[in-house]
Amino acid sequence: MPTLSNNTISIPLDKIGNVFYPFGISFLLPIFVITLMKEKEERILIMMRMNGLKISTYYLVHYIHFYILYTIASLFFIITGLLFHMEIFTKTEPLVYIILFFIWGHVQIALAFLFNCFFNKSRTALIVTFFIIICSVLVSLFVDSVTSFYWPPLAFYNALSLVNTASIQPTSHPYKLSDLVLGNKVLTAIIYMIVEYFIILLLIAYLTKVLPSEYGVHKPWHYIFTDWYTKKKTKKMMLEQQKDTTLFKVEEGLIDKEIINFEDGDVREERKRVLENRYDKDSPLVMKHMRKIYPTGKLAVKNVTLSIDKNLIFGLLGPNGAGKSTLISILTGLYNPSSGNAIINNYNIDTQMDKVYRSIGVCPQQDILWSDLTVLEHCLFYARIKGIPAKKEFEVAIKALKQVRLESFKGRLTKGLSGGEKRRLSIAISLIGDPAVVFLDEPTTGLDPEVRRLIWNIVSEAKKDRTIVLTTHSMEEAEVLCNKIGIMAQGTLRCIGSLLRLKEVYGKGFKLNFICKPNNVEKATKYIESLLPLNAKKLDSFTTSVSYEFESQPGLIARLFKEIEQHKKVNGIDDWSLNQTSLEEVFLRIIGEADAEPETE
Ligand SMILES: Nc1ncnc2c1ncn2[C@@H]1O[C@H](COP(=O)(O)OP(=O)(O)OP(=O)(O)O)[C@@H](O)[C@H]1O
Repeated sequence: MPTLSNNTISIPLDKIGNVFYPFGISFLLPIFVITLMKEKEERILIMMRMNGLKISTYYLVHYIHFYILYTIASLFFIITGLLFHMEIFTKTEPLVYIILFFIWGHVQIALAFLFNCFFNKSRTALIVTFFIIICSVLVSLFVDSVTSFYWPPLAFYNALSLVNTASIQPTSHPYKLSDLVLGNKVLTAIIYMIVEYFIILLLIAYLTKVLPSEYGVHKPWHYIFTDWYTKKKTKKMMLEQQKDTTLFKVEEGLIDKEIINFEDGDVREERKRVLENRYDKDSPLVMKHMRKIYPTGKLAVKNVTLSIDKNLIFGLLGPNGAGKSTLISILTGLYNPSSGNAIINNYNIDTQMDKVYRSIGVCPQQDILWSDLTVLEHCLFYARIKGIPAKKEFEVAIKALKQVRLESFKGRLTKGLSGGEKRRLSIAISLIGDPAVVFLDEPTTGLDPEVRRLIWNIVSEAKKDRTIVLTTHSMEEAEVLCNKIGIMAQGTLRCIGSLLRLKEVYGKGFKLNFICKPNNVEKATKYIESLLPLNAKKLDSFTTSVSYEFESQPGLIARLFKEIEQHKKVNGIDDWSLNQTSLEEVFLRIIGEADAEPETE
């Protein structure tokens, strides 16, 4: 309690210490939390995972890093305390507070990982962590029962307070190691902290699996009891699928009739070719019966089977929610497939993921970069994660930068780069270590036309000796870059083939469009319809613009050009154009059909 003396309020030394020491030795906790949260928020962890960093390595490195920081801070705290003759340090036997600090360091880091499980925003996490520390310190001033030790900070703050008070009060003697015997409150607090530390670790292991996160799939809360059964069921299903390699069995048994009806002939032929092992043995990417059911019951990918050859860019197209990201997340190791398997660069994603990571490169949709690292440092970091030998790291990093024309930017911090330069750096990262398969997720979204073209050139050059899987919503980009295209809808591969093949199968030939004044529409429409084949289909009709789609006949195109050019004026046509069906129209047709189908779960 504060006491009045000489008209000033003097606060007892033990109270000052009991407030000051806990804060002093806890200030790193919010820093740990914010460090973890930032990496989660900026998706750096996902990027590192997709490049092969094991989650256990990530946690271990952070743990060691945090503990080193904590040790330095604690040493500074103790040395300052000794220099300023604070009784807790001068009178107490050093081993007592060293043991306390040693354990609190571990508990603090475990708490930081635990808090990290619950938050998605670093600001909220920071505020809540500060609030928790302040409340815990204040509560520890008034509550000192052993029951309060269930909350580890209260156990630590109370133990620290006991040691501090004992070193100051003349009625008690400063703590010695020999005082820590059973029944002693400081030892009780230490025991509580040790037990709680392990409980927190178990809780973290459980929560990281159960709580939803941006990557991976969260398991149901009861997974501890049911996981063995789910695993057994999946294994049995996979074994059955491996046995059934003929198309007949697959169609009859394992693949839903509806899925088969949903696919076109080329997709079925592709499945047959892959299942009968008739694909090119050099194909860096082969997948069989790839299927993903999320724990929510959503069937996101329904039995995709295909192989993609070397030296080409494969465009994976589809509307939002088609299952593209899910499929790519499986291939890049973020999710496990529910069934099916894939071979990347001759490595099995089920059993050889470490080698698969070294065979793939990933350029995610958003640039996931550290603003305080230079362009070169990024490449060196990912070269290290990819397991490039230390002697070759620099050479490999420079090679990747040269490929994206960023060599002269190597010393620049990424926070000073333009959007296009950041994109190129992300592509450089995906090319590090010459991966056999590179996944590019919407590489030019939001960029100006000039930079897009530069990136198209880079991507085109990069396909040499490897496969590039590109997802994009830009049909222009797909037309320019992709040698082969697969369109997904509702989790199924709907069609597959070269651009020409898709236009041949799904394009309805040609599109004619004319523009005229509103009072000429009737006359112009009559005239144009007299020239087109009878089965021409009117697509749009606005006040001043009308368009038709029709299949060509021998000599028709040349005849149309000659006829319309000569007589357009007298028929009231101001302007007109004739185009071949675009990929966009093919896409819309396929997606239109797909959306009309009932969704199968
Ligand atoms: N973690 C998840 N848990 C449950 N359902 C999910 C999860 N992730 C995706 N889905 C669902 O799976 C389906 C396929 O989603 P996915 O993200 O793979 O589609 P997409 O084709 O990549 O779409 P976009 O082009 O918008 O990225 C969607 O219906 C989506 O809501």
